[in-house]
Amino acid sequence: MSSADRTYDVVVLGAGPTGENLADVVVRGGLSAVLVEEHLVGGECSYYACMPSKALLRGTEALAAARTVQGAAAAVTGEQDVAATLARRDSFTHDWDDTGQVDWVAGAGIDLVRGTARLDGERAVVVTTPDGGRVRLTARHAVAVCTGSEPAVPPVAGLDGVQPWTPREATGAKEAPRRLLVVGGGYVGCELSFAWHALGSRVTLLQRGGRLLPDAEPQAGDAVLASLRDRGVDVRLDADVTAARREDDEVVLTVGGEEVRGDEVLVATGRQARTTAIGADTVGLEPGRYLDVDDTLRVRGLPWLYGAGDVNGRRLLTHMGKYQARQAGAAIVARARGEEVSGADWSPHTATADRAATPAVVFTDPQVASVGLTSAQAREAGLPHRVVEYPIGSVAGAALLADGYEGTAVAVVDPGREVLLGVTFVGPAVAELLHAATIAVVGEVPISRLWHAVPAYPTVSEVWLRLLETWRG
Ligand SMILES: Cc1cc2nc3c(=O)[nH]c(=O)nc-3n(C[C@H](O)[C@H](O)[C@H](O)COP(=O)(O)OP(=O)(O)OC[C@H]3O[C@@H](n4cnc5c(N)ncnc54)[C@H](O)[C@@H]3O)c2cc1C
Ligand SMILES: NC(=O)c1ccc[n+]([C@@H]2O[C@H](COP(=O)([O-])OP(=O)(O)OC[C@H]3O[C@@H](n4cnc5c(N)ncnc54)[C@H](O)[C@@H]3O)[C@@H](O)[C@H]2O)c1
Repeated sequence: MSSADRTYDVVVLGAGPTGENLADVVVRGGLSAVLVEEHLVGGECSYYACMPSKALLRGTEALAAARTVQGAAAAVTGEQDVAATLARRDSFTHDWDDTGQVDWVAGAGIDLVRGTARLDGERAVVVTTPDGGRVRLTARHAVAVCTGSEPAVPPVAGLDGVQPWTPREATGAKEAPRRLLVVGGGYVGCELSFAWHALGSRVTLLQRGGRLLPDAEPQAGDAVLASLRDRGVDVRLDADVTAARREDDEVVLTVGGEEVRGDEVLVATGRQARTTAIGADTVGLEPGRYLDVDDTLRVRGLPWLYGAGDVNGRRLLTHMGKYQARQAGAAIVARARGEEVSGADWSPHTATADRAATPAVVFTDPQVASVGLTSAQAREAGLPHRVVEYPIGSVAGAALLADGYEGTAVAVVDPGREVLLGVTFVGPAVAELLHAATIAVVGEVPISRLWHAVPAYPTVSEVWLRLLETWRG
């Protein structure tokens, strides 16, 4: 049993991608920092989310790419090796061993305490260590909560009792279930339906509303729906799951009065803040809620407390958590030095891109790559805007990339300032087009200047030129 009291400049709860980066930034800024982690250093992303899910999908994507090029397709005579795909997934998660990341933390000059952290009043954190010991950590300057999110399971009668898969089981499974039911047609539901279908499962995807990926431009959900159905995935829209039970080895869901059967069910209906057991009540916060933070990621009303990454509910994406970590870390260092911190948009201390320019890629086939506002979001915000659309398959680079390439580019333009508010690409291999769009949105690059950003011929990026021509009319 260990028992100790220690003081650091900054105490960070949770060593996911956000916590690791925040600790790194403050240490580089000359402060001391300790990270507290109750499970694996590296968090959800490394072991149960981004990395394993993309490793599951990549082999299928590579095969599909070869099959769409006449001549090359003839060389693809076999099927995807499922065991090798799962083994490659395991190598990306390092067999769920975090030694490499622990070494990185030590090399970065950050202390690590293993255990479960709870806030214990102002600037104080108590850690229960795996051996049942207790470590009390006091922060001179800031406590940063980076404890992430966890699956939100809908209140469907009997669902808990069937022991549904969460994304953790669905990214870590050792074999494909014969029949997989997926509840939820957002990021996780769509990506993992593609993955497990390709690896041998018969997949039924149940989405509550009338569209897949409802937060994206409608072209995205329509294209992903068509592709899933083409492959033989049974996608049911407006599917209201009202009850669940197990019958022997089967899961039985009641959907609109009908029964749907499978061997496993993945629930992918969104996330909730991991703040239930962090001692939120000891500092006047409500447990279970996302932390309400300002643009410097500081919890409103508590000047010593920060919340970055999934835990604040602003953007549930690894790269945005890491971005918030950089901005919050810079704000913590500046405040510790007594320097002024600017809350203005695009300052070194604010996470303005959360609101104005969040990039995201859904790794389905077709991929969906987007940044900034969709047309619906611009409309809801009451912003003047014009939507410009172009079929990506019409550019030479896309036709060369894949026979019969199909895709769509959608740009949302502010007609007064003539700058881009948002861009969405839907199509094979569009993920790598995204950063150019992100730069254009963040930089508010005028359309008159974008004409000088000449895409190389013959690349898919030529779609930029076509979007400009369509805008000009
Ligand atoms: C299936 C799936 C696929 C995804 N794919 C992508 C993708 O391709 N790209 C992308 O950008 N995003 C993706 N995401 C989202 C991404 O995983 C999250 O946005 C990201 O992990 C958030 O990082 P975080 O550091 O804020 O939280 P987390 O990664 O959840 O890390 C939080 C850490 O805090 C620890 N912790 C929690 N409570 C305590 C406590 N009380 N004491 C000590 N430690 C604690 C946890 O053990 C964990 O290690 C995906 C999500 C899912 C579910
Ligand atoms: N490639 C990536 O970057 C990536 C991949 C996976 C996850 N993520 C992140 O993780 C977050 C969580 O992903 P997610 O897919 O769990 O959430 P999500 O919010 O993306 O999608 C949840 C979907 O479930 C549907 N739904 C909700 N309740 C339902 C019910 N009772 N029955 C049927 N459908 C229901 C919703 O309409 C919604 O479309 C994402 O928002 C994203 O930020 C990112």
